[in-house]
Amino acid sequence: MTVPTTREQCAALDAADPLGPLRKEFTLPADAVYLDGNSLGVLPVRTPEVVRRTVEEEWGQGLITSWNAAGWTELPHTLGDRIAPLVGAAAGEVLVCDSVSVNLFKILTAALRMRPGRRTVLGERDTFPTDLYIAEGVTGLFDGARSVLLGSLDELDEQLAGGDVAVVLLSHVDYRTGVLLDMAEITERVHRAGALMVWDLCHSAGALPIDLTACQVDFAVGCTYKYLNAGPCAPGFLYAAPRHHAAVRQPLTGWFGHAEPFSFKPEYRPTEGIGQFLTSFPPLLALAGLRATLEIWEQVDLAQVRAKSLALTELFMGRCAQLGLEVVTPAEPERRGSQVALRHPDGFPVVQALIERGVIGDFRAPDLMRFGFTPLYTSYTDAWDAAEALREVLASGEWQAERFHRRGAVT
Ligand SMILES: Cc1ncc(COP(=O)(O)O)c(C=O)c1O
Ligand SMILES: Nc1c(O)cccc1C(=O)C[C@H](N)C(=O)O
Repeated sequence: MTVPTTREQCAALDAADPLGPLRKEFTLPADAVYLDGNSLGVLPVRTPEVVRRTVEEEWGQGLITSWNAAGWTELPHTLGDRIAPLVGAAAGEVLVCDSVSVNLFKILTAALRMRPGRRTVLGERDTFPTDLYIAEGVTGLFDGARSVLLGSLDELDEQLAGGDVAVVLLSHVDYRTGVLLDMAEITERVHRAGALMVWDLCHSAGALPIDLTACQVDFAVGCTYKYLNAGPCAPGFLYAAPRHHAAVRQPLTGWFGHAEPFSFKPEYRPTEGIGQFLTSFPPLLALAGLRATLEIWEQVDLAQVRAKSLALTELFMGRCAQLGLEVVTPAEPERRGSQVALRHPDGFPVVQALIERGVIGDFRAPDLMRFGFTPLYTSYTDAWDAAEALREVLASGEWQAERFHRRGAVT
């Protein structure tokens, strides 16, 4: 697709966009361009009704009978099965539960147990910090274990050659720069060295096609509140390759991972399959948001999502480069996720000034302005208008106003 050079051309692309009709499925903020769906996705129009039904009918009327009658008991599995096609997995391989951090704790601990002769967890220094904090917490529980942080992936082979790496944990798309890693190639390299591979899919699930099966990935985690639009703090998901189901043992052995939770036996006996990763039951009302949004995802062709995502990011990056901004996100499509990072020493106040103009992105320290492109509801004219607003903010110098320098607890 040739990159549009006028707003009219963007409007023409919107009119012809095969994903265009899905935009009406979402409640978008009035008079704003929302480019932060890579942090918190928007509200699907159908979600309030699904939440209402869950609260008033299933809880209010059905009460405890809803565990069986409304299928509550099976939700971590049935919702996992519905996420599976989005990540290239089969039914029975994905489970919805807990947060990404907690799921990582379970998986990294299980992975270290699966490689008893090896004690190193390898990650990248610039990964989203909770992943590193969890790796540190996990290695602290094993004698002689340590987490080693790569300054760059160029150091991966050297570390693997040492023969002590039990597990490698990487983000498929970097939360700051938007760099997309080659899942197949890296997983193969890690396997050749005898280690296990865990991918964090937070910034790729729902943003691009993923094929965990073809890449022979061992384990993966992801969240549902970004591109998948399940709602603030909605539960995460985890994937475990079926070849590991028999041997794997996760440490948070709560009653819902038991083979017979309602037998109330004093000894723990894990259920078979992916269900053994359950600890307790995920917050039922938060699952309602996921139930609702997955109805939309079932209509989506991820190849169309990827094509539009690349076109939107290319358009926005090109316009921003013309403003003289440093574009940190790679130009090569195969190395780019669905977000754009721009470096600016005063990125924080610039983003606040943009937000006041109705373009909502965010800032990640030390100097990156970050804009997420979510093809189900971001249009070509949105991308065009956002770049125009950025041009005006920079040209006017309005970002220098004192009010744009005040920071809240959450950025
Ligand atoms: C890459 C990545 N991993 C993990 C998390 C944390 O997830 P959770 O809050 O569900 O533990 C986030 C963002 O919240 C993230 O961007
Ligand atoms: N999960 C978040 C939250 O509860 C509050 C604020 C931000 C978040 C995020 O998801 C941040 C996100 N992982 C990031 O890429 O920066």
